[in-house]
Amino acid sequence: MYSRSHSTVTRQLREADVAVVDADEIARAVVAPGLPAFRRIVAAFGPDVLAPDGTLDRKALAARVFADPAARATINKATHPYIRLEMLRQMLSHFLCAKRVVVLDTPLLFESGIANYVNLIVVVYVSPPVQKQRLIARDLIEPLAAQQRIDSQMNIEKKKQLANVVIDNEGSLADTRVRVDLLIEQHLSPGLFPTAVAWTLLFWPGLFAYSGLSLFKWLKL
Ligand SMILES: CC(C)(COP(=O)(O)OP(=O)(O)OC[C@H]1O[C@@H](n2cnc3c(N)ncnc32)[C@H](O)[C@@H]1O)[C@@H](O)C(=O)NCCC(=O)NCCS
Ligand SMILES: Nc1ncnc2c1ncn2[C@@H]1O[C@H](COP(=O)(O)OP(=O)(O)OP(=O)(O)O)[C@@H](O)[C@H]1O
Repeated sequence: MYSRSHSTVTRQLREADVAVVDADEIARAVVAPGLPAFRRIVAAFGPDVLAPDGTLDRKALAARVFADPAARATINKATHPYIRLEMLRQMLSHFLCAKRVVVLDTPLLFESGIANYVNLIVVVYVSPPVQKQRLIARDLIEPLAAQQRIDSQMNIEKKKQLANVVIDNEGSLADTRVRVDLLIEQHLSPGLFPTAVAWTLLFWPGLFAYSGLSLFKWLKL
């Protein structure tokens, strides 16, 4: 979701040593020149979406993707399989590092169906007018472009209804920080490490899956 300050929340979680898998970060990494998602995007959108240095011209791509649902479906198809694989790989990596709680920071949690596989859904909430105003101020874009970006995702009020925990970010960043501290204390504390038996049962399949996905990534399939 745009401009709810999830980046700020993610930073705070990482500072508190909570394992975070950041979908936006991964989405940027999987479209590096030469990678399969990059090739698919160029094949679908043509060379107009390339910057002079051969990387994606994200601004040009954003202008097309957020104005047109068909173009958005195309970029989703080109990138989402690779984003999901890398998210899975990172989750397994955290798991193998004995992290019991992993936070998936993804703007498309409900739209992509990932919500069905998580234990707790946290939504960082700001009302639509505040969201739009912050987006315009941060990205220096026109109100129409800001609205198109917001409309490309599920309505925030609906997301709020579907959440188990809502972090209200209408107030100051300091207020939000306090709410995130509470979230960590109440829901994200590592707790007890799994028993040795559980760990043995879980470790080997996890290691095999992680190795397979790493090989997949390494071979750039
Ligand atoms: C269209 C692109 C090039 C625009 O890049 P830009 O640097 O301007 O934005 P950035 O990647 O930082 O995304 C900012 C926000 O846009 C929203 N957003 C991005 N892609 C999408 C999408 N396909 N559908 C809905 N919202 C999206 C998210 O809220 C995200 O947090 C880029 O967002 C992209 O490659 N999107 C497709 C991959 C994707 O779905 N990413 C979302 C996370 S999985
Ligand atoms: N509580 C707040 N008070 C004032 N400004 C805020 C607050 N929270 C976020 N902002 C501002 O809103 C903008 C969006 O925040 P941020 O970039 O962290 O959001 P984001 O959810 O990561 O956005 P996006 O998904 O669009 O990348 C930033 O300019 C940030 O400084």
